[in-house]
Amino acid sequence: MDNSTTTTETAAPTLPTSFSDVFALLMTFHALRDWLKLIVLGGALETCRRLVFGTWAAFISSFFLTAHFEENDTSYEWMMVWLAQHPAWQKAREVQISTRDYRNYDSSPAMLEGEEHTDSHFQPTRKLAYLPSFGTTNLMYFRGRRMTVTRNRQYLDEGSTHESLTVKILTRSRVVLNELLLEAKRAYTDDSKHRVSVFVPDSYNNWRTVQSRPKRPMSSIILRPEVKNMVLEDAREFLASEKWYAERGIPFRRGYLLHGAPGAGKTSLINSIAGELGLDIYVITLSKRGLDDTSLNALITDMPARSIALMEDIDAAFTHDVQRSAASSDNSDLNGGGGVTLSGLLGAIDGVAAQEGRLLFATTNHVERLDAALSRPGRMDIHIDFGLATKWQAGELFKAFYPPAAREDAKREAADDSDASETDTLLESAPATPSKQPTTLAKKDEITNLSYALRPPRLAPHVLNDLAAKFAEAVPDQEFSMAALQGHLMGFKTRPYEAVDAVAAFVERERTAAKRKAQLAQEKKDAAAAAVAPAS
Ligand SMILES: Nc1ncnc2c1ncn2[C@@H]1O[C@H](COP(=O)(O)OP(=O)(O)OP(=O)(O)O)[C@@H](O)[C@H]1O
Repeated sequence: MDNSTTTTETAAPTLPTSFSDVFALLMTFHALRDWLKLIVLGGALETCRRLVFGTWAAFISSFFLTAHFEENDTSYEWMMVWLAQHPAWQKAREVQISTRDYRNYDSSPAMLEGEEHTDSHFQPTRKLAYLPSFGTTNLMYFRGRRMTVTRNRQYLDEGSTHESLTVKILTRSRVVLNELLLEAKRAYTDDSKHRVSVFVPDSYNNWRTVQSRPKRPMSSIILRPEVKNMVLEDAREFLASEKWYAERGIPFRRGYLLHGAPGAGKTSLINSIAGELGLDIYVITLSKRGLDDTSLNALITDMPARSIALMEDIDAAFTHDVQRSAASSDNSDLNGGGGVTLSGLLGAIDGVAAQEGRLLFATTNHVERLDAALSRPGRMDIHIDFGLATKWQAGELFKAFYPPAAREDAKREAADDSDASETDTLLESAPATPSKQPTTLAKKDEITNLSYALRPPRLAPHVLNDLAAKFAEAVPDQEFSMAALQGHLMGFKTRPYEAVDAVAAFVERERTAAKRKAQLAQEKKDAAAAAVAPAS
């Protein structure tokens, strides 16, 4: 017997040492193998699906033209006005209803289709506006072409939002897009024919429309005709002479400095000029928090050509005490809290980046405080001094306030009232003494306030002239602002006789108030001086 023992050696399991060993090991598990097959197959299928869909989308979009419109661009405004007028929204199933006109054109309440108005004195003309709602894609047709409109709103920091529009038109031709833009611009222009748009910078210093004001007729600005016509004609001529400027190498810009008493019509004149020349107004407040030289420069560069830059109360930001310095941080305390330096402003007005073809209007109540560099020709080419109201202005303001009605208008109104004889009496023989308001009006006044407010007397021109002369006689020359006189007349919107009657009391009251104010100012000054004296 062989004592030798036979040992059966069982190999100890060895751990896989390479990736292929691991893979081979895993492959021994059937389920895992099947899973892996599934993953590979699924991945391949998904890739194929994406490829097909991507190619399909690219194929489809090759037939479309896509245009993006961003809120801070004027083209966005064109499109929104055009869309608001488009009949497609009347049928759309998801729309944004706006009771305001898209650009705040009209402050009267909106009227629904089929709604009847109960108040015969108050006839709103504005309809409800239907706009694309946010986040939806709307289908419509432009010149027979399929078109989709998507309006998006993005929420930014500080709670502000940014809107955009994406328009896709089934065409490969740029001509169609151009036609759409032309039509939208035309809609916008027609819509704003009687309006002046006012833009201000938002918190990110991007221009935004804030208001669309009705145009103010030049005739309503009471200034010596030669002054107001000179400014208007100068601005008109400037806009028409781009070539002249280019040939002489003179920068195509014009600046106007309107200075003088507060409430004398500086801002009103600028609004009227903007309306007359069809220009938009871009308001720059130099002392605005967050505005520095760089953002001011960017704002002026971003202004469209042929527009008005309006800098009101320019003295509030800069006085001749301020040193010209490029370092805004050094100056920020001196220039009214804003970060704009005088040199920054000068650079923005006429530096390389300054916009060509723009009219700059600056207003101030203290022209003597302005740095000479700011008001020199080339920056402020025309200076206009606005004084306190002259007697002539007082009389003209009165006439503008109670315009005489044309005889035919008065007759038509009289027929409507079936009371023609009363109106005729009014026109022919209005009372000679201011204290007697015509009785027909007095009666109407008693009936309802509304009819009272809407029925100013229709005075014959010679009666109106007499009253205006009496009013002007009672107002001292160059003592009160036009705004103050207007304030007085506002208290007598439909009562010209009483307005004349009460003007003497108004003058007395204003004088007493002015005296009191001067007294208080003096007392304050004395108190300040007394406080300084012991200390020094
Ligand atoms: N010359 C004027 N003709 C007609 N209305 C005037 C005139 N001046 C002032 N007003 C009236 O007074 C009000 C204030 O006018 P406006 O704001 O234009 O004055 P301003 O000179 O710009 O004043 P401020 O310097 O205080 O800004 C307006 O409602 C305007 O209708």
